[in-house]
Amino acid sequence: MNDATITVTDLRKRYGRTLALDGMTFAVAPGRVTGFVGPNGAGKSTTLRAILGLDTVDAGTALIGGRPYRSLPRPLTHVGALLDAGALQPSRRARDHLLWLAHSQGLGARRVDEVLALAGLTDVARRRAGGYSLGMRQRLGIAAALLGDPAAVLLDEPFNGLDPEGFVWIRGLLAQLAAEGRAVLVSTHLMGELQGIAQHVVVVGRGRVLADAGVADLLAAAGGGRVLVRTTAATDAAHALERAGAAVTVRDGALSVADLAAERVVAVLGAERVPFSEVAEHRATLEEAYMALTRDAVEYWGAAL
Ligand SMILES: Nc1ncnc2c1ncn2[C@@H]1O[C@H](COP(=O)(O)OP(=O)(O)OP(=O)(O)O)[C@@H](O)[C@H]1O
Repeated sequence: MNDATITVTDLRKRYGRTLALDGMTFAVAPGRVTGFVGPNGAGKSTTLRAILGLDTVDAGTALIGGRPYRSLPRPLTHVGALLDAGALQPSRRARDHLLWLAHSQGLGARRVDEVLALAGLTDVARRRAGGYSLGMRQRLGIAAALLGDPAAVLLDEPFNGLDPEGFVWIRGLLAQLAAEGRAVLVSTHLMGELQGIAQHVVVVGRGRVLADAGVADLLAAAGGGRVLVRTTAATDAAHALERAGAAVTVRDGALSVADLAAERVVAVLGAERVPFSEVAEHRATLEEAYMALTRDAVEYWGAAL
């Protein structure tokens, strides 16, 4: 397989008075799914378009396997992308759409039928794209992205319009693409979905990277090492834990304990004979971690805030 690593270095781009990219720098490594997240207007689409040579930038480089997109021979065999699933010729049949793309890259009809099967579209392949549902268009866009068996895959909001079966399908597909050693970049606003799929995440805001970290590390840091305690004897528990050096607050009817490891919490409550029904390390969600990271980088606040 071709070299899959995507390297974005110090990208800068201005649209009139809007600074869309302000030193955007990160890499997408092969063999894992990397989430690409950030508030509206953070510069995600502009970055994806720069990687794909669809937009020129004022400064910086975006390379796929060390080369700019425009210098790649048969680019779909290096990088596949889903940017806008709506961008289809409505009168064209889905299979013909893929055949046309395949021919432009020197690929044959057999590969077209392979990706149609991969996307679960074999039975509807001869229907016109204009009659496709959003979820079917999404699957067709993903089939197109995979046509050239590319080492790098960029997907912008791939979950759009998918039904529950579609979600299960795409989870499996993304895991498989990463396991095959491809570099997979997924841009989305669905943090809950991403948490189960991505091993790494690049969080951006106002045209630059706010965090570039493993999902597990990000969640551990956002959890703040707090321990949750459920007990019918909250006052006794709080006193016992504070005597042991913890800082205790009550949150949602449970105790939230800082500065004391979960094992120590169990030991202290046991020694003091304080009953409890649950002691658990607080696990932050990706959404919580994301909200904390992007708080200052949101371009548009809702009216309620
Ligand atoms: N063609 C354009 N002309 C003018 N401004 C643009 C253009 N494309 C993007 N911008 C501006 O550049 C900034 C970054 O936009 P971009 O679409 O890259 O953000 P995004 O992170 O993809 O947002 P979203 O989550 O809403 O898709 C925004 O302020 C946007 O308004």
